[in-house]
Amino acid sequence: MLERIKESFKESIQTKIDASEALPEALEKASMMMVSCLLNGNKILTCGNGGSAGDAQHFSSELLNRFETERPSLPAIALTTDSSTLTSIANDYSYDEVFSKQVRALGQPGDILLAISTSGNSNNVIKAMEAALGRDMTIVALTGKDGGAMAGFLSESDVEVRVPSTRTARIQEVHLLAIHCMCDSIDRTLFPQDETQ
Ligand SMILES: O=C(CO)[C@@H](O)[C@H](O)[C@H](O)[C@H](O)COP(=O)(O)O
Ligand SMILES: [Zn+2]
Repeated sequence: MLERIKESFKESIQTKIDASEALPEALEKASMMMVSCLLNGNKILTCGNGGSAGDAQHFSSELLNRFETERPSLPAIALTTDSSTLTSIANDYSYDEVFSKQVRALGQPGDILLAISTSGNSNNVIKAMEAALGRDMTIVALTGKDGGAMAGFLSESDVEVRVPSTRTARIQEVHLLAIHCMCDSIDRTLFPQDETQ
């Protein structure tokens, strides 16, 4: 098992090396979209399933609380946390609707949906994207593999950050780094500090 553990570390490192070539431009575009959104008084809604639900909550908490520097709270809402809302929508309608119904209630024109899915094929995330487009929102998609069906819902005004891997765990490990890169870019742009920090 020791060799398998070492192999996981090597595979994760290589995936990050590959991603460091493929993703910076998309991450810069996503970050600047988020900066504009926040400067306009809009907010960021986030969603995903399983480990990606954790990532959705990780991102929203770092905006609402803070990332690494002292700065005002920033508006973000994870659509993955309200168990009463999630269970009632799943029970009364369908699990496919658990995020989209919330987007239709909370989303405003100019808001951003951060849609997270390693396969790009989770139906409830896809339906959330459809609902976001219907609310005149823009989309930042964190995906992997071949981007799945999500890739087909994105226009020029949206951005997809697609991790170059087919393994869910490795994709998620890069999604977390992507989230931290976006938080850093947002903070450095909205609240410039001297570069020594
Ligand atoms: O975290 C893991 C695997 O590492 C799982 O919980 C994973 O998030 C779940 O299988 C999700 O349902 C996968 O959904 P998605 O990433 O394909 O949208
Ligand atoms: Zn996981």
